[in-house]
Parts: sequence; C-alpha cells; structure tokens
Amino acid sequence: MLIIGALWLLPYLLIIAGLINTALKIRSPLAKVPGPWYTNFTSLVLKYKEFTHGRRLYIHDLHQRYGPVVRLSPDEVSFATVDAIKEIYMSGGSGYDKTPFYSLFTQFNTRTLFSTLIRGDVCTTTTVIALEIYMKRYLADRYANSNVMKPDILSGISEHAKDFLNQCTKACITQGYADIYVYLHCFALDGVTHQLFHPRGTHANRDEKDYRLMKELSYHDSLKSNVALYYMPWASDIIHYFNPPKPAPLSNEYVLGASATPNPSPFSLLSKLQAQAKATNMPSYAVPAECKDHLAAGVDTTGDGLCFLMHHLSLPNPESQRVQSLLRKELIENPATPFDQLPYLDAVIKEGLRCFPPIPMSFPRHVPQEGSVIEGFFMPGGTIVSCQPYTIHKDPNVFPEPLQFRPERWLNDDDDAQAVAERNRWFFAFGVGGRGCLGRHLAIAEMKILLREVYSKYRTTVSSRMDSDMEMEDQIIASRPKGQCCKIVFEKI
Ligand code: HEM
Repeated sequence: MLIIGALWLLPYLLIIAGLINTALKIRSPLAKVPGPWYTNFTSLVLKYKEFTHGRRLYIHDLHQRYGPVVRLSPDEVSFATVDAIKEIYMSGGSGYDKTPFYSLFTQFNTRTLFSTLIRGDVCTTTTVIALEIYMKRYLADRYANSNVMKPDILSGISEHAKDFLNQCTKACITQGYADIYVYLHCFALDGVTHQLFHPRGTHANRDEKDYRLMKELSYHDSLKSNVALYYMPWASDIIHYFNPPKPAPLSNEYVLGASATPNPSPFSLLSKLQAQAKATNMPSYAVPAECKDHLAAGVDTTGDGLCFLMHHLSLPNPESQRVQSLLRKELIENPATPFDQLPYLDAVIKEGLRCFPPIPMSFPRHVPQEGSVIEGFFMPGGTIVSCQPYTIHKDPNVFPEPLQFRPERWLNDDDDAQAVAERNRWFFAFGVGGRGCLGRHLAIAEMKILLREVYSKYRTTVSSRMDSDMEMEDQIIASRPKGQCCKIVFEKI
C-alpha cells in the first residue's frame, strides 16, 4: 500500500537521475573532446551504425568533420594520428589492454592469442585458463621472416599459387571468367594450413571437401548477433535462440583432427604447440583452439586483401592498366630475383593494403586505470580508445591524393626517403606493437608469390559479366567485398 502510494514520486526521481547523469556527462573529461553533441550522452548512434555495417564509415566521416580526435560515445574516443597509435598500441605493455570485444573471438570456448585480453588473463566466462601473452613470443619464431622464407614453406605456397591459377584458367575456358573471390580464399586457406599443420594442410583448389571447408569459413553473416552478444552478453540465450550460432562442423572436425597429427613438420605451428603442450599442463583444447584462431586470422584477411587488389589491378582504366603493366615488366625482367627483392611488387602489395586494408576497423583498447593523456586530451581509466587503418591510411598530409592507387608513393625514387619513412610509420594494416599481427610475414609472402605467379604469365581484366558489388562491407572486425564474388578474365601473354 505504502509502495503504491509513493509511486507518484517515480517520474520526479527519474528526472532527477537524468539531470544528475547529464551533469556528470557534461563534467566528464571526455566532454572536452570534439564530436557530435549526442555522443556526450549516448552510445546509441554508434551501436546502430555497428549493427548496420556502418561503424567504419561513420567514424571516418566524424574524423573528416571534427579532426584527428573524435568522441564516439560517452566512453569511447577514436584517434587518427601516428602519435596516438604509438601511445595506444606501442607503449611496451603499458596496460592498454584489449577490450571484452575480443571475447567474441574465443575458439572452442577457449581464449587464444587473439582473444586474450590482458597479460596473465584468466578467463572467467569460459572454461579454461587463458594462454598468456608469453605464448606470442614462444610462437613468434614460427611466423618470423626467417622461418617463413624456408624452402619447405615457400614451395608449399608456390604449389598452392599454381593450383589457384590452374582453377582460374580452367574456369575461364569453361565459363569465360573466374570468380577469384572463391579461388583466392581457397588459396589463403591452403597457405595458412600448410604453415599450421603440414603435412595435413588443405588443398581447397583441388579437393572438394577442403573447398567446402573454405565455404563454411568464409561465407557467413554473423555481424548482428555478434554485436548483440558483445553489448548484451547476459542475453546470450535469447540471442542464440533467435539467431543460432552457425555450426562449423567441417572446420571443427578438420582442426581437431589435424591438431592431433603425430610428428607434424618441424616448421609448422603445430609442432611448436605440441611441444609446449607436452612440456606444460596446457588444457587439452588449447592446441586446437590456438590453431583454429590462426586459421580464422589467416583466411579472410589474405583472401579479401588479394581480391580487392587483383580487382583493382584489373579495372578497365588507364591507371590500373599502367600499374599492371609495370608490375608485369618487373616480374618478367627479373625471373630469378627472389620475390622479396622486387621493389615494385612490394609497393603494389603495400598500396593494396593501404587502400583496401582487410581489417580496416578500429582495434579497441582500454585506457589503463590511472588514465592517460592522448593528443592533449585526458582519457579517464577504462575509456575505450582506438585507431582505424581505414582513416589512418587516408591522411592527405601523409598520403597525397589518398584515394588514388599509386604504388610509387612507397618507392624511394618517387619522393624523398623521409616522406617514404613517414608513410611507413603510418602503415597500419597489420596493427603494430605487442598485439600486432603475428602472421604478417606469412601473409605478405603468400600475396607476393601469388601475384608473381599470375602477373608474370597473365593479363587480367574485369569480366563484362561482373555484376557483384566490390564495396567494402564491414563484418565484426574485418571488411570483405560486399557481393563475395569477383569475376575476372585471365588472358595469357
Ligand atoms: C593480409 C593479411 C592479414 C592482415 C591484414 C592481418 C591483420 C591483423 C591485424 C590488424 C591484427 C591486430 C588486430 C588487433 O590489434 O585487434 C592481427 C592480429 C593477428 N593476426 Fe593477422 N592479419 C593478416 C594475416 C594473418 C595471418 C596469415 C595469420 C596467421 C596465420 C595472422 C595471425 C594473427 C594473429 C594470431 C593475431 C593476434 C595477435 C595478438 O593478439 O597478439 N594474421 N592481424
């Protein structure tokens, strides 16, 4: 009775709570950060943009309007300068830890290198104690350039590049074009599994079962349920009820089986992980979970990056044709030069990753508890801060005419060495610092070997039957060609 009698107070209490909340927001240090007025009070617009594949472009647009520091929500700020990159990602383990966003990437309910948030992180929501950051140092030698450049690894990648070209030329004979999106993702799967599991790597451009495995990995649409899970982990049962997680029987079966292979090749990641598992009491799922993580990290990234790049080189405009001809000239004139000593090839790959970074979206981190000053603004502890390659790579002061695809901007003879060095500092496609990409050398070797295989023998053009959208479409962290199809004609030279 008393409670019902006091109900008339409720609207007043809500108004007072609202006013206190507003006053706190206005007094928050983040109120000083440039950004639309509503981002001081709500994250709803940002969440809506994330839910509708629009986060990256929304943030980019805000940077163009408000400058290099932009408030995205009452507790999130985006930066677009190299000094901010240094502070957030390279402060030598200073405590800008990954946010719980990365919990979306656990594998077999186990945290892995990519989804571990902090040093010595102990997983509370899932079943197993995390792999710690030291694991990265331990595994790093498998991805070091000196390991990737071993003949056993390079010959495997070359073989897979030949399979790719073989599929494309066969498809051109039978249907007049090749859907390179499919065959490039097969190539990326084969390349990464060669490194992970040899001799149990896949041959997706030859083998029907491996091809289906690639399809399972690369053709999914899980953005909305992942965004919902991130913001409402407590509602996971309801979210899964309405949007059940896509089963991945082929990849799970493959990874579990391959991870148990006895005596994998000494250069493989698996050999190192198995040695570690023997020497320590690593939980049983840690080895397959780590392998699945690297599989996921290495397929869409390399496949999408190559797809955007080859599509661009094949466009029917004089500039694309010019770049393709120059690339071919370098490859034909230097058949015996190792692929990592071809400057124009290197510049083409770099420019491709600048214009079309496969992970173009922010890599979110938490400000350490004591707070920090970034670009002159105080960020309270716990603020989410990030930079996104999509915006970093388009700064016109560093990359003049940023929308133009110009490999020459990476060559010393085009400009002075200082400008090129500065551009390298702003190159952010693989992230940087302690949590930067582990597979970068492998990815670059794969891309170079494939482009050499194709462009030293073939001219490529976009097919007249190309009817798919090649716009970048945001997924949860990566972006892929929207239509997931890219029809290219291969013509022997
Ligand atoms: C063009 C291809 C690739 C691109 C653009 C790329 C990009 C990235 C980026 C931006 C990050 C950091 C993300 C963040 O900080 O949130 C990352 C992390 C990572 N990448 Fe890659 N990646 C590529 C290929 C690969 C490959 C082939 C592998 C391995 C087989 C791999 C394994 C990893 C791993 C394990 C991490 C997590 C590192 C950590 O958290 O300490 N990546 N990658």
